[in-house]
Amino acid sequence: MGKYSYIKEEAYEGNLLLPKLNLVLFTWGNVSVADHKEGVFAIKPSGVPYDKLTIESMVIVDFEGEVIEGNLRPSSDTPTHAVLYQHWNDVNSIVHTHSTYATAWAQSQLDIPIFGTTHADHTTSDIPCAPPMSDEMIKGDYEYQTGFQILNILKEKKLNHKEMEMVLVGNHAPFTWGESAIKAVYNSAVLENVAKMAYLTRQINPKAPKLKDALINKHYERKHGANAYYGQK
Ligand SMILES: O=C(CO)[C@@H](O)[C@@H](O)COP(=O)(O)O
Repeated sequence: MGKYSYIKEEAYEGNLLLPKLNLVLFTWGNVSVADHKEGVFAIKPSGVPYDKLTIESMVIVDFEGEVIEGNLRPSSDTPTHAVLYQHWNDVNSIVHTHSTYATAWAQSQLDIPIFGTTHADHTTSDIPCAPPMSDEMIKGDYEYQTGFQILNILKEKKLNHKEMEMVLVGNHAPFTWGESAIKAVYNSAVLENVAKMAYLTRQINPKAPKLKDALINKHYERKHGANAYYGQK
């Protein structure tokens, strides 16, 4: 099945999880998996429905977005994935969806406020929304610029991509990442649920306060801290 079958398989399995978890409709998303030593990643072919995907149909591209192996055109978002892999050698998988609630926050051009412990179990900050792209960016290499929008908003908010594994792109939709396809897809599912809860919180109480620092730290640390005690040893 070719030199890169291990990343093709992981990318294929990751893509199939998107419709299973109700994170996409039709062809509205993509998962990629990278091998940094080889300088390549496997990504979904563009516009192919999830039930028509096969392991062999995954496209192998390099970190410049050039096709190395595969007969189909890679995802239209390939340059965004490529920019992120170029900058983050400790990220092995990237996911893009148009999941409803996360996309609604992105379209509203708002960060998702940290309202509750579900959010704090995963990250200690509001989930950032990058500003919409300028006309120049849209006319130029739009999908590459989307990658830079993600990098820039993390820098602006002083967030490290290991502590914040999800970003909304204003006017567009969410991107998440992780050390594996399972983790990156998990992050997309967490983001969608946190986005839904935040939306409903605002509906019920437009003045709902954000979570206080003590509770943010408590919940984050008990799952991820040096003395974490959530779950089993
Ligand atoms: O953002 C969009 C469309 O607006 C794309 O990410 C989405 O449709 C998925 O495209 P691909 O099938 O991966 O090319």
